[in-house]
Amino acid sequence: MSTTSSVTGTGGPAPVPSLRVVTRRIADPGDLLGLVPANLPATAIFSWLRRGDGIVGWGQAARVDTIGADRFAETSRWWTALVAEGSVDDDVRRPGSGLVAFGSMAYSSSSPAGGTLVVPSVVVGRRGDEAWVTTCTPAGQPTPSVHLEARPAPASPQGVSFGDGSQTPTQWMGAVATAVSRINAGELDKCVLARDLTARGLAPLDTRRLLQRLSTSYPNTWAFSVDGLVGATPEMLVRLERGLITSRVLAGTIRRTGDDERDLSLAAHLARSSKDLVEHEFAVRSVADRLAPHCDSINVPESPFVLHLPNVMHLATDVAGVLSSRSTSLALAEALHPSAAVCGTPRDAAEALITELEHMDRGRYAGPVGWLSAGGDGEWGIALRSGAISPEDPREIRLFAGCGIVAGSDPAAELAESDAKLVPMRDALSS
Ligand SMILES: C=C(O[C@@H]1C=C(C(=O)O)C=C[C@H]1O)C(=O)O
Repeated sequence: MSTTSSVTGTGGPAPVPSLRVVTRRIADPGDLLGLVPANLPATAIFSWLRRGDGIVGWGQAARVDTIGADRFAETSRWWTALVAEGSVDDDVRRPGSGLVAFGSMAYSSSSPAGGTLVVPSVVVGRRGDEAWVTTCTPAGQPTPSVHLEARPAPASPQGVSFGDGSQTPTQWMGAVATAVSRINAGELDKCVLARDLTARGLAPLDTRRLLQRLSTSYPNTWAFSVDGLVGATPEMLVRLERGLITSRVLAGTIRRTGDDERDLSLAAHLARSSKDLVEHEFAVRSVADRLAPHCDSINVPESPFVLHLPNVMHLATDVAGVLSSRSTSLALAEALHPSAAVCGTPRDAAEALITELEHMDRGRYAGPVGWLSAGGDGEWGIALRSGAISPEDPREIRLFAGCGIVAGSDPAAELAESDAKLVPMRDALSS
C-alpha cells in the first residue's frame, strides 16, 4: 500500500500518510543491488551507492510529486509534515538508517518533470561493517518481516539501438560554435550545453543490471536510481552530515586514451590548462558563493585536483563548510542548483542561451538527485552520466551529456567530450 500526493502549486498542503518506520541491524547482506527483487518497474527501484556502501530501496510507502519553481519548497513542506506524522524506531542511527526518502528534481522550473520524493517500503543500507534494513508501513499495520536474499542475476539488455535525440551531432556542434561566438562577443563567460540520445532495447531495461554495471565499472561515482532516472554521477552537489557540508565541484574535462602513461601526462596538462582552470574556477565560485550564507566557516582549496574516472578525467575541488542555519540538505541543494558546472556564468545569461540553443527539456538530467533523512541530512548529487527510462515504454531510455563552453572551446572537441561522457551509460546498455 502506498500514499501518493501531488502538489501543483495551486492547492493547499499535500496530505501525508502516517508511517511506522523500523530499522534493525542485520548481518552483512552482500551486494545490496543483488537483493532488489525482480520484475519491479524502474520507478520502484532506488539506489544511492558508492563502493558498495549506501542505500538501496524498493516499493513505495509514500510519494510526493511537485512541479514548477516551488518544487523544492513544496517537497520540503511535505517532508516536514511526513516526518512529524511518522514514528521511527531506529536501532542503528547511521546516515541512511531510519526514515529516509529518495528524490530527484528537474533541472528547470519550467520542466514538466517537476520533482519527486519517495519513501520506499524497504531500504537496505551499509556503511563500512554495519548493515541494516528499514521497513516503512502505514501506522496501525503490523511491521512486515523482510526476507533478504541474493536474487538471480538480472538479464543484460539485448539489442539496444541508439538514435539521435533533439539535435544531430552536427547541429549540436553548430550550437557550440554559436555559444563560443556569444562568449567572444562578451555576452557571458561560460555556458554548459547538453545533448541527448535515445536508446531502445528489445525487452524492458532492468534497472538492477544498469546499476550493477555502473557501480562496478565506476567505483569513484555514486550509482543512483530514483523514479526511473538511472546513472553514475561523479559530482556531489551537496552532502550534509551532522552539520558538516561538503560539495565536490567538477568542471574541466579531458578524455582518457586507455594508455596509462599518456593519460598521466594528459592529467598534468589538464591541471595546467588555462581554459580548463578558468572554466573550473567559475564552477567553484558559484558553489562557494551560494554556500557562504549557510555556513559559519567555509574551506575552498586553492587549486583543484584531477579526478580519474575510467572514461574521462576532471578538474575537481572539494568544498567544505560548517552549517550555520537549520537548512536541510534539500534546501542546500536548492540554493546551489544550478551551479556553473551545469549552467554557466552569469547564471541568467547562461540559462537564456541554454534555452535558445539546446532545443530540449533536460528533464531531471543535471538536476539534484539523492536522498534525505528525517533530520534533514542527506546527499544530493548532480544527475550526470545518466538516462531517464521512459515511463510509457520501459524498453526506452533517454541519455544526456553536456560540456562547459568557454572562449577557447572547439565544437568538435566538445562533441568528442560529450561522447566520452555518454560511455558509462552506453556500456551499461550493451549486452
Ligand atoms: C554536464 C556534464 O558534466 C559537467 C561538465 C564538465 C565539463 O564541462 O568539464 C565536467 C563535469 C560536470 O560538471 C555532463 O556530464 O553531462
